[in-house]
Amino acid sequence: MGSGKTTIGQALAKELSFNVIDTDQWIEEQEKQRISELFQTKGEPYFRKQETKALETIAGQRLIITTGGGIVIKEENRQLMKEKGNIIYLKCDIEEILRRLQDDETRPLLQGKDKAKIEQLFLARKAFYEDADIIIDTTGRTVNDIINELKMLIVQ
Ligand SMILES: Nc1ncnc2c1ncn2[C@@H]1O[C@H](COP(=O)(O)OP(=O)(O)OP(=O)(O)O)[C@@H](O)[C@H]1O
Ligand SMILES: O=C(O)C1=C[C@@H](O)[C@@H](O)[C@H](O)C1
Ligand SMILES: [Mg+2]
Repeated sequence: MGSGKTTIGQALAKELSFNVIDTDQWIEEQEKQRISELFQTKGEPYFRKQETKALETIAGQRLIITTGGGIVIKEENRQLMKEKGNIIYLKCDIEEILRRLQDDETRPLLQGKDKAKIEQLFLARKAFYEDADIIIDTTGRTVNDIINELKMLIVQ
């Protein structure tokens, strides 16, 4: 969460003239609810199922998909991403993530959590993130700088 997937995906798609779809936004449109509300009304397991549905439905050519930070939790999602695309892990130090998201109330799994709890969440997912095809550290870097690196790595 907060590593910049949505931000970078939007900017990169514009640069490369790719379409971009964000799974969080796709789910919000399908469900006509904000993610934070959806967690309250239908719960996290329901949200995770919708992430699978998003991957099954939207993957295609010349498309950037930006996901939620927890999409890797489900084995099925990891498989789908591997089968259908090239996976880029945008990595970021916890301190910077906390700074970026300090006033943000849209991520239910961060609400009321301290640094140790967020670190725990990250550690439980770390191995899945690191299984990506490309890993880019975004800590202390501008969006432009990250996009320029990604542009060189993406085969068009
Ligand atoms: N390289 C960067 N430097 C500084 N701030 C950034 C950078 N990338 C993103 N941000 C800021 O961090 C916040 C979170 O970014 P963003 O929503 O793109 O993260 P995300 O990875 O999509 O998170 P989530 O997993 O919750 O969807 C935003 O306010 C965004 O403007
Ligand atoms: O890391 C996570 O589990 C999440 C990240 C967000 O993008 C949203 O998908 C949701 O808030 C859950
Ligand atoms: Mg996002």
